[in-house]
Amino acid sequence: MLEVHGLTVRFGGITALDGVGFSVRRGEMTGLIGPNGAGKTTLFNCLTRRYDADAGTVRYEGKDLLAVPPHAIAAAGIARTFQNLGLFPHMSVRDNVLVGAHHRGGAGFLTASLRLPRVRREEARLRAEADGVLDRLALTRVADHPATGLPFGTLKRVELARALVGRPELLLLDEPVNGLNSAEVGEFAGTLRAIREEFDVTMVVVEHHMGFVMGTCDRVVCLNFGRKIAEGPPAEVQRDPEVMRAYLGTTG
Ligand SMILES: Nc1ncnc2c1ncn2[C@@H]1O[C@H](COP(=O)(O)OP(=O)(O)OP(=O)(O)O)[C@@H](O)[C@H]1O
Repeated sequence: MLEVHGLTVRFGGITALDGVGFSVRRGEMTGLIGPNGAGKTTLFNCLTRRYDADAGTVRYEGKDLLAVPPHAIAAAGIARTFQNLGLFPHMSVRDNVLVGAHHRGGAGFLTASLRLPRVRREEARLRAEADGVLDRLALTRVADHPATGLPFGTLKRVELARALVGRPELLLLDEPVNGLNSAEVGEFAGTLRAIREEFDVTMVVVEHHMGFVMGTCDRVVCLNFGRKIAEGPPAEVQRDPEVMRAYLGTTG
């Protein structure tokens, strides 16, 4: 589904990604790990076209992803969640989730402003879909509540709901369990595994929580200083001497 080759991104003197290559198969959950500053977020920002690559190629379902303009990423089937939650605090949970479906409405500015019957039907359809996703993620009770003031674990599910309502084929999750307590981590991991089947979605997950990565991902890619240093099944990557050195910060 995704083939990354020689991806390089520089910021002035810093090479945030240095010739990174890996591939993701449809239906897999791939973990992307590495110490702080390894380049994980930069990689996500390339895949969603927020950052331009200085070199390399990314093929997504056989197409050149780097040629897709940023505004067309959602329609291409790619969604993401954010490390620090990208929600609108004063909007209701339902409206936050509906933002994720914006590219699925066919109405233009004029037809939407005139609220023609077709537009109203379309809005009703997307609302019903959003309500289905809210229900699936146990968010119905808070659907009309503003995002602000809700517990962090709930907001993580709202972010996931917003990404899912866009019907993505590839979902990029940036630290989905960061800030959750250990019971919540286990619960969220179970939810993600189930969602992957139910929504037929391929996932790439940036995460520092090793228990989550090792227990939930099918494959793991490890970056360090912008380079890929290991790739493979979780247990293998965890034992890799270079990965251990990268995390322990030793040279021996
Ligand atoms: N917009 C930017 N401008 C300048 N430097 C940047 C920018 N974005 C990232 N960097 C630098 O690129 C390198 C990789 O950063 P990145 O945020 O991708 O790492 P990360 O693996 O996501 O780290 P963390 O786990 O802390 O989120 C770092 O040295 C960072 O300072």
